[in-house]
Amino acid sequence: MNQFFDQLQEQLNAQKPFVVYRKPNEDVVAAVLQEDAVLHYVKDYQESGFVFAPFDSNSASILIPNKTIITTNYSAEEQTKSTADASTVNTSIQTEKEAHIALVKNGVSAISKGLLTKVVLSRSIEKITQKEPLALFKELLATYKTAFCYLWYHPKVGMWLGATPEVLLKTTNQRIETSSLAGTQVYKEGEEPVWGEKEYNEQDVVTQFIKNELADKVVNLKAGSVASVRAGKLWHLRTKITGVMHNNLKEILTALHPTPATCGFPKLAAKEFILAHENYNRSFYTGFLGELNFSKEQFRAKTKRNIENRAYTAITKVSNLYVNLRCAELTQDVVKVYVGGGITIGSNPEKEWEETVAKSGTMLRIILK
Ligand SMILES: C=C(O[C@H]1C=CC=C(C(=O)O)[C@@H]1O)C(=O)O
Repeated sequence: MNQFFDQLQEQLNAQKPFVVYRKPNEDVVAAVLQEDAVLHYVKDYQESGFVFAPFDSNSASILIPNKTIITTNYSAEEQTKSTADASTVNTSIQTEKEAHIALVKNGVSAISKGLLTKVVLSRSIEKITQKEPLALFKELLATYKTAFCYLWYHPKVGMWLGATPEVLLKTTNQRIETSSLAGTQVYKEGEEPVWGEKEYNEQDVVTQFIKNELADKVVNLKAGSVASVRAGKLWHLRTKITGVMHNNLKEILTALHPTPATCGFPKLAAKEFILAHENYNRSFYTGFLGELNFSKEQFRAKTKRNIENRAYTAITKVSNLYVNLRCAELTQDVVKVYVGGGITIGSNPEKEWEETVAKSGTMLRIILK
């Protein structure tokens, strides 16, 4: 494992692009390395590589082609787990709070005028840290086993770090899986979450949006039941949605991104509201990232039907894309953590502020530890 991280450190020292990541509940940590500093863009989503897409789909998505992939096995038990608590993190600076509450009130007012049903409003928090990026990434691995943990670097773009709980889209050949994740509560030891109408509504907007958007692009579209899922010290509501796509990946992604889990509903009105009122650039926060069109060899045992073939290996094309949440942008000494929450007619501005504080704990308890 040390050799693996030494290689990444060398890549970083040489200012060459790379991404290192671990999928939820897996032990394999993979890295995609680029030999030069060329900035590659995704053109039609037929490419293979690691995609890093911004919130604003009018801006280009970046690709690290998957020519060189290295892996290691990582066990969280090998690392000392973080014991720092979210409550030790003090982000409640009065001016930040007032600004966020004003933004939320503005959102609720637009909703009450009937301009929108839901809008996701966010902010950023800046902290100073001397911690090394790879050390931060290793701490994420040890702390958030069920998240998609990553560290992404391109010398012409910057460096991002995150531990996201949200799947945007998984594909295996034509089969797809997506999810609607929304509604937040703070996790309390030994207690199951009890959800209110506001959270169920906020999450249902996402489920209905996904079902409508995919209705003419996917066959056998099925939505499971709503379940509570844990993400570190938070709970969310989630519905898994599956089907078989008959359109291409680009059309599916264009239809989905950004979902009302990160933007709002209706999509265009919510996006316009965000761009006009948030007063900062989300950049890659609430964009998406992950493996695009990776080839996976699948071993198939012989069956009665193909008895003459013996065992054979089939090549499957897979994509594993996650929404870029619970993330931070790293510059020289400053870490910028991004957080937001879904605003509906039932939103209480003070509680929405507290929700962003709780969500910021995912990254801040690693950064400030
Ligand atoms: C926009 C964020 O979370 C989304 C995902 C889960 C729950 C959410 C919520 O309860 O508002 C948000 O929709 C964020 O973490 O910055």
